[in-house]
Amino acid sequence: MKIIEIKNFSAFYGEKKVVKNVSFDIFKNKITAIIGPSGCGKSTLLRSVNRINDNIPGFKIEGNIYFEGKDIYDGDVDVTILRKKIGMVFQKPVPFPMSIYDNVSFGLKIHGIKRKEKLDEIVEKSLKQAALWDEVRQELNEPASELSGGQQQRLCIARTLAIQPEVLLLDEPTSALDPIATQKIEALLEKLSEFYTIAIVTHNLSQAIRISDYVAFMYQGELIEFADTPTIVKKPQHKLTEAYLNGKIG
Ligand SMILES: Nc1ncnc2c1ncn2[C@@H]1O[C@H](COP(=O)(O)OP(=O)(O)OP(=O)(O)O)[C@@H](O)[C@H]1O
Repeated sequence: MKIIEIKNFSAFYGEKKVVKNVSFDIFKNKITAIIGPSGCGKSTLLRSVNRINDNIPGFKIEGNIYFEGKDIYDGDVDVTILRKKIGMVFQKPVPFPMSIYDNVSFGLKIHGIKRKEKLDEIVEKSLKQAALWDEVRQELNEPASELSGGQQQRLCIARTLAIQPEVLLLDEPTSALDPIATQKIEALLEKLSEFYTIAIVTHNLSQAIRISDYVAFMYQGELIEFADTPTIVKKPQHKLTEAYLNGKIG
Protein backbone atom coordinates (compact mmCIF):
# COMPACT_ATOMS: atom_id res chain seq x y z
CA MET A 1 0.00 0.00 0.00
CA LYS A 2 1.39 3.39 -0.92
CA ILE A 3 1.78 5.91 1.88
CA ILE A 4 3.61 8.61 -0.10
CA GLU A 5 3.00 9.49 -3.73
CA ILE A 6 5.52 11.69 -5.50
CA LYS A 7 3.88 13.07 -8.62
CA ASN A 8 5.52 15.10 -11.40
CA PHE A 9 7.69 16.64 -8.71
CA SER A 10 10.41 19.17 -9.54
CA ALA A 11 12.62 21.20 -7.22
CA PHE A 12 14.67 24.32 -7.91
CA TYR A 13 17.39 26.31 -6.20
CA GLY A 14 16.80 29.69 -7.81
CA GLU A 15 16.65 29.01 -11.55
CA LYS A 16 18.49 25.71 -11.26
CA LYS A 17 16.20 22.72 -11.59
CA VAL A 18 17.77 19.86 -9.63
CA VAL A 19 14.83 17.44 -9.39
CA LYS A 20 13.05 17.01 -12.71
CA ASN A 21 9.50 15.79 -12.97
CA VAL A 22 9.93 12.79 -10.71
CA SER A 23 7.07 10.38 -9.99
CA PHE A 24 7.08 7.27 -7.84
CA ASP A 25 5.33 5.82 -4.80
CA ILE A 26 6.74 4.93 -1.39
CA PHE A 27 5.10 1.85 0.07
CA LYS A 28 4.08 1.39 3.68
CA ASN A 29 6.40 -0.67 5.90
CA LYS A 30 8.91 -1.09 3.07
CA ILE A 31 12.42 0.28 2.63
CA THR A 32 12.90 2.43 -0.45
CA ALA A 33 16.45 3.36 -1.42
CA ILE A 34 17.11 6.46 -3.50
CA ILE A 35 20.39 6.00 -5.33
CA GLY A 36 22.40 7.72 -8.04
CA PRO A 37 25.62 9.65 -8.66
CA SER A 38 26.65 12.59 -6.54
CA GLY A 39 24.65 15.74 -7.23
CA CYS A 40 21.74 13.96 -8.96
CA GLY A 41 19.17 15.41 -6.56
CA LYS A 42 18.65 12.54 -4.12
CA SER A 43 18.96 14.60 -0.94
CA THR A 44 16.88 17.44 -2.33
CA LEU A 45 14.08 15.01 -3.16
CA LEU A 46 14.26 13.31 0.25
CA ARG A 47 14.34 16.64 2.10
CA SER A 48 11.31 17.78 0.09
CA VAL A 49 9.30 14.93 1.61
CA ASN A 50 9.22 16.60 5.02
CA ARG A 51 9.61 20.16 3.72
CA ILE A 52 12.95 20.68 5.37
CA ASN A 53 14.15 22.80 2.44
CA ASP A 54 11.28 25.30 2.87
CA ASN A 55 13.53 27.87 4.46
CA ILE A 56 16.32 27.81 1.87
CA PRO A 57 16.17 31.11 -0.03
CA GLY A 58 15.22 30.55 -3.66
CA PHE A 59 14.02 26.99 -3.11
CA LYS A 60 10.81 26.23 -4.94
CA ILE A 61 8.89 23.22 -6.10
CA GLU A 62 6.45 22.16 -8.81
CA GLY A 63 4.20 19.12 -8.79
CA ASN A 64 2.98 17.22 -5.76
CA ILE A 65 3.97 15.01 -2.89
CA TYR A 66 1.00 13.30 -1.25
CA PHE A 67 1.25 11.80 2.23
CA GLU A 68 -1.71 9.56 3.04
CA GLY A 69 -3.55 11.22 0.18
CA LYS A 70 -2.98 14.84 1.27
CA ASP A 71 -0.63 17.16 -0.63
CA ILE A 72 2.08 18.11 1.89
CA TYR A 73 2.63 21.45 0.13
CA ASP A 74 -1.01 22.55 0.51
CA GLY A 75 -1.37 25.89 2.29
CA ASP A 76 -3.24 24.43 5.26
CA VAL A 77 -0.61 21.80 6.14
CA ASP A 78 0.92 22.24 9.61
CA VAL A 79 4.61 21.63 8.93
CA THR A 80 5.35 20.81 12.59
CA ILE A 81 2.78 18.01 12.52
CA LEU A 82 4.05 16.84 9.13
CA ARG A 83 7.60 16.59 10.48
CA LYS A 84 6.32 14.69 13.52
CA LYS A 85 4.79 12.12 11.20
CA ILE A 86 7.70 12.09 8.76
CA GLY A 87 10.93 12.12 10.78
CA MET A 88 14.41 12.67 9.40
CA VAL A 89 17.86 11.34 10.28
CA PHE A 90 20.90 13.02 8.77
CA GLN A 91 24.29 11.94 7.52
CA LYS A 92 26.29 13.19 10.46
CA PRO A 93 24.88 12.25 13.85
CA VAL A 94 24.50 15.47 15.78
CA PRO A 95 23.21 14.80 19.28
CA PHE A 96 22.09 17.84 21.25
CA PRO A 97 24.66 18.97 23.86
CA MET A 98 22.80 17.30 26.70
CA SER A 99 22.40 13.88 28.30
CA ILE A 100 21.37 10.72 26.48
CA TYR A 101 18.00 10.80 28.27
CA ASP A 102 17.37 14.45 27.44
CA ASN A 103 18.24 13.90 23.78
CA VAL A 104 15.50 11.30 23.44
CA SER A 105 12.92 13.14 25.56
CA PHE A 106 13.57 16.58 24.02
CA GLY A 107 11.00 16.31 21.23
CA LEU A 108 8.44 14.75 23.55
CA LYS A 109 8.59 17.73 25.88
CA ILE A 110 8.09 20.07 22.92
CA HIS A 111 5.02 18.05 22.02
CA GLY A 112 3.65 18.55 25.54
CA ILE A 113 4.53 15.28 27.26
CA LYS A 114 5.73 16.24 30.72
CA ARG A 115 4.96 13.35 33.06
CA LYS A 116 8.20 11.67 34.23
CA GLU A 117 6.82 8.10 34.09
CA LYS A 118 5.55 8.63 30.56
CA LEU A 119 8.87 10.17 29.46
CA ASP A 120 10.80 7.30 31.08
CA GLU A 121 8.61 4.78 29.30
CA ILE A 122 9.02 6.35 25.85
CA VAL A 123 12.77 6.96 26.30
CA GLU A 124 13.27 3.28 27.15
CA LYS A 125 11.05 2.08 24.31
CA SER A 126 12.77 4.34 21.75
CA LEU A 127 16.27 3.34 22.85
CA LYS A 128 15.24 -0.31 22.67
CA GLN A 129 13.80 0.17 19.18
CA ALA A 130 17.05 1.84 18.14
CA ALA A 131 19.01 -1.13 19.57
CA LEU A 132 20.89 1.14 21.96
CA TRP A 133 19.20 0.48 25.30
CA ASP A 134 21.50 -2.30 26.49
CA GLU A 135 24.56 -0.17 25.84
CA VAL A 136 23.34 2.99 27.59
CA ARG A 137 20.79 1.97 30.23
CA GLN A 138 23.32 2.56 33.05
CA GLU A 139 24.43 5.95 31.73
CA LEU A 140 21.30 7.76 30.66
CA ASN A 141 22.40 10.93 32.42
CA GLU A 142 25.83 11.03 30.79
CA PRO A 143 26.46 13.49 27.95
CA ALA A 144 25.48 12.09 24.55
CA SER A 145 28.73 13.45 23.14
CA GLU A 146 30.59 10.65 24.94
CA LEU A 147 28.98 7.97 22.76
CA SER A 148 30.77 6.53 19.72
CA GLY A 149 29.75 7.73 16.25
CA GLY A 150 27.64 4.64 15.62
CA GLN A 151 25.95 4.96 19.02
CA GLN A 152 25.29 8.66 18.34
CA GLN A 153 23.58 7.77 15.07
CA ARG A 154 21.40 5.19 16.85
CA LEU A 155 20.64 7.86 19.45
CA CYS A 156 19.53 10.21 16.66
CA ILE A 157 17.30 7.43 15.35
CA ALA A 158 15.90 6.91 18.89
CA ARG A 159 15.27 10.66 19.16
CA THR A 160 13.30 10.56 15.92
CA LEU A 161 11.38 7.40 16.89
CA ALA A 162 10.42 8.92 20.26
CA ILE A 163 7.92 11.24 18.63
CA GLN A 164 6.32 8.25 16.93
CA PRO A 165 6.61 9.07 13.25
CA GLU A 166 5.06 6.94 10.54
CA VAL A 167 7.84 7.49 8.05
CA LEU A 168 11.57 7.65 8.62
CA LEU A 169 13.71 9.51 6.09
CA LEU A 170 17.44 8.83 6.28
CA ASP A 171 20.00 10.82 4.32
CA GLU A 172 23.23 8.80 4.03
CA PRO A 173 22.91 7.66 7.66
CA THR A 174 25.99 5.44 7.62
CA SER A 175 28.44 7.36 5.47
CA ALA A 176 30.27 8.72 8.53
CA LEU A 177 30.41 5.31 10.24
CA ASP A 178 32.80 2.36 10.28
CA PRO A 179 31.71 -1.02 8.80
CA ILE A 180 30.61 -2.53 12.12
CA ALA A 181 28.50 0.48 13.08
CA THR A 182 27.10 0.50 9.53
CA GLN A 183 26.14 -3.15 9.80
CA LYS A 184 24.30 -2.45 13.08
CA ILE A 185 22.32 0.40 11.51
CA GLU A 186 21.44 -1.74 8.49
CA ALA A 187 20.16 -4.56 10.73
CA LEU A 188 18.23 -1.99 12.73
CA LEU A 189 16.55 -0.49 9.66
CA GLU A 190 15.43 -3.91 8.49
CA LYS A 191 13.82 -4.50 11.89
CA LEU A 192 12.25 -1.04 11.99
CA SER A 193 10.60 -1.52 8.60
CA GLU A 194 8.18 -3.86 10.34
CA PHE A 195 6.66 -0.80 12.04
CA TYR A 196 7.79 2.16 9.95
CA THR A 197 8.03 3.17 6.33
CA ILE A 198 11.63 3.95 5.46
CA ALA A 199 13.19 5.98 2.65
CA ILE A 200 16.96 6.11 2.56
CA VAL A 201 19.39 8.03 0.38
CA THR A 202 22.63 6.15 0.04
CA HIS A 203 25.83 6.31 -1.96
CA ASN A 204 26.49 2.76 -1.01
CA LEU A 205 25.04 0.61 -3.75
CA SER A 206 25.62 -2.69 -1.98
CA GLN A 207 23.87 -1.25 1.07
CA ALA A 208 20.86 -0.30 -1.06
CA ILE A 209 20.75 -3.80 -2.51
CA ARG A 210 21.14 -5.43 0.91
CA ILE A 211 18.42 -3.61 2.76
CA SER A 212 15.89 -2.13 0.36
CA ASP A 213 12.64 -3.50 -1.02
CA TYR A 214 12.43 -0.85 -3.75
CA VAL A 215 15.01 1.28 -5.53
CA ALA A 216 14.62 4.67 -7.18
CA PHE A 217 17.60 5.36 -9.44
CA MET A 218 18.15 9.03 -10.23
CA TYR A 219 20.49 10.62 -12.75
CA GLN A 220 20.98 14.35 -13.29
CA GLY A 221 17.74 15.17 -11.50
CA GLU A 222 15.59 12.66 -13.35
CA LEU A 223 14.15 9.41 -12.12
CA ILE A 224 15.57 6.88 -14.54
CA GLU A 225 14.08 3.77 -13.04
CA PHE A 226 11.94 2.70 -10.10
CA ALA A 227 11.32 -0.96 -9.32
CA ASP A 228 11.51 -3.60 -6.65
CA THR A 229 15.13 -4.27 -5.72
CA PRO A 230 15.48 -7.77 -7.28
CA THR A 231 14.22 -6.39 -10.61
CA ILE A 232 16.62 -3.43 -10.49
CA VAL A 233 19.52 -5.76 -9.74
CA LYS A 234 18.70 -8.61 -12.13
CA LYS A 235 16.75 -6.95 -14.90
CA PRO A 236 17.38 -3.20 -15.03
CA GLN A 237 15.28 -1.74 -17.83
CA HIS A 238 17.51 1.20 -18.60
CA LYS A 239 21.10 1.29 -19.84
CA LEU A 240 21.98 4.03 -17.35
CA THR A 241 20.80 1.90 -14.42
CA GLU A 242 22.88 -0.99 -15.69
CA ALA A 243 25.91 1.28 -16.13
CA TYR A 244 25.51 2.60 -12.57
CA LEU A 245 25.13 -0.91 -11.15
CA ASN A 246 28.28 -1.97 -12.99
CA GLY A 247 30.24 0.99 -11.68
CA LYS A 248 30.59 2.55 -15.14
CA ILE A 249 29.00 5.83 -14.04
CA GLY A 250 28.88 7.45 -10.66
N1 LIG B 1 21.20 24.75 -0.68
C1 LIG B 1 21.51 24.65 -1.97
N2 LIG B 1 21.60 25.76 -2.75
C2 LIG B 1 21.90 25.67 -4.06
N3 LIG B 1 22.14 24.52 -4.70
C3 LIG B 1 22.08 23.38 -3.99
C4 LIG B 1 21.76 23.38 -2.60
N4 LIG B 1 21.76 22.10 -2.16
C5 LIG B 1 22.07 21.34 -3.23
N5 LIG B 1 22.26 22.09 -4.33
C6 LIG B 1 22.58 21.61 -5.69
O1 LIG B 1 21.51 20.78 -6.14
C7 LIG B 1 22.01 19.68 -6.86
C8 LIG B 1 21.49 18.41 -6.23
O2 LIG B 1 22.06 18.27 -4.93
P1 LIG B 1 21.65 17.12 -3.92
O3 LIG B 1 22.41 17.32 -2.68
O4 LIG B 1 20.18 17.04 -3.86
O5 LIG B 1 22.18 15.83 -4.71
P2 LIG B 1 22.60 14.41 -4.16
O6 LIG B 1 22.29 13.45 -5.23
O7 LIG B 1 22.01 14.17 -2.83
O8 LIG B 1 24.18 14.58 -4.02
P3 LIG B 1 25.19 13.90 -3.01
O9 LIG B 1 25.06 12.43 -3.24
O10 LIG B 1 26.52 14.42 -3.44
O11 LIG B 1 24.79 14.33 -1.64
C9 LIG B 1 23.53 19.80 -6.85
O12 LIG B 1 23.90 20.41 -8.08
C10 LIG B 1 23.81 20.73 -5.71
O13 LIG B 1 24.97 21.47 -5.94
